[in-house]
Amino acid sequence: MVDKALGGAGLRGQVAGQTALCTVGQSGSGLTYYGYDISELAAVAEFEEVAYLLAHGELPNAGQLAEYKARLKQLRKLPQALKDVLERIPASAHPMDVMRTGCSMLGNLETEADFSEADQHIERMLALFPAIVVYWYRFSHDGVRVETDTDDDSIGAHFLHMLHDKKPSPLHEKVMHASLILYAEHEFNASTFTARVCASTLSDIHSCVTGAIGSLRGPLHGGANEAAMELIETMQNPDEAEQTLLGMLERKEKIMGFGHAVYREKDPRNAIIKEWSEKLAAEFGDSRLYDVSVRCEEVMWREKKLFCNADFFHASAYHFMGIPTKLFTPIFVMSRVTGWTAHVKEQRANNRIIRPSADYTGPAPRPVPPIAER
Ligand SMILES: CC(=O)SCCNC(=O)CCNC(=O)[C@H](O)C(C)(C)COP(=O)(O)OP(=O)(O)OC[C@H]1O[C@@H](n2cnc3c(N)ncnc32)[C@H](O)[C@@H]1OP(=O)(O)O
Ligand SMILES: O=C([O-])CC(=O)C(=O)O
Repeated sequence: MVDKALGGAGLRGQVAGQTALCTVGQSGSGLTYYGYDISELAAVAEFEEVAYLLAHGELPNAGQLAEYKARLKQLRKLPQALKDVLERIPASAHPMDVMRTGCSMLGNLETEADFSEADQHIERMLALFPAIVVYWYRFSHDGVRVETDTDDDSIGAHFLHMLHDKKPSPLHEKVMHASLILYAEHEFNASTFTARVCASTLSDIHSCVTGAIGSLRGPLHGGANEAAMELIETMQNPDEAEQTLLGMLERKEKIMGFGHAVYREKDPRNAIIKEWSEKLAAEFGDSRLYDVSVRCEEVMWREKKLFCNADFFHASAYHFMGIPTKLFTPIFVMSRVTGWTAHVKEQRANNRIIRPSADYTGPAPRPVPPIAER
């Protein structure tokens, strides 16, 4: 059924399948993973607990979590052939393209020969994605072949450690847990739907994830966190932010990090990452980016009833942790790979090839004219 208020374009409001993984905006604003509220998960859980939940349908107990984390730690070493490929990608490349190539190359080296192997490939991607992007980044930007085999307890700490050559503070590790939890899963968003369409052809897991990375890259989806950063860093103070936004709205420009295809009043992830951004701003000694971001939020709501989505305050939060802007969306990949792959398994378990129809708008049937008469 097409939701008339939302309109049919972009399949908006149309049910395109079933999922047990996640609800988005069912009570107008909420988000749950396997029935657990995102706010509760982000407050009390580690990202690895959520990754396990999405992979197995239940939260791990202490023993299961310890085993899972130990397994992931052992999978952090990059194969030499993948390092060789990463070293050939220029510094000017976009890190999302590096992720896409890295995932695809991994699929050549460690191909999923049978769907029964899915879990082992999923764990490998989860363990290896931080290494893929940071190895390339440090090699192409700093000339350093970074050691990816760290003993960090979590994926977030592992990423920051490789990036900064030192273990992160407990605050930064905690923020990474929260951020990765918030980004992990979101029902039939564009990148997940890409993965499911690919899975529905009975393709391999690396193809599904490679395609999903390409969909996430765009500024209307995951790329919005980078675009938001590029916007707020031009603003010197809240008043300037207000003037800039009013001008953009007047010119009918899109403001990245605002609005959502499903939520109507708020994105429940925003309040959580906003709070962490405020804490990080205090630690960083920032008196500009956080205040500018808050003013943007006020102006957009006042003028257009548009609210910050998950991406907007992620921009300042990541910036305060010393993460280069172009690595923002790859962090989304490191997290969302859990949701994508859970959907791939769900699709495979009850599959029919996804093949919708189109309303034809082209010319009426006509004969092919001889080439000399065209
Ligand atoms: C983690 C994520 O992927 S969250 C999404 C990240 N993406 C962004 O932040 C990009 C900016 N936002 C957008 O482009 C959109 O809000 C989307 C892509 C997220 C959702 O798109 P839609 O479902 O088509 O939006 P929706 O139907 O609510 O749009 C309603 C109106 O608000 C406008 N609008 C929506 N978002 C914005 C925005 N960020 N800035 C300015 N205007 C906007 C639309 O242009 C539309 O106007 P119109 O009716 O005159 O054409
Ligand atoms: O659901 C969507 O359309 C986009 C989104 O917020 C996400 O993928 O996290």
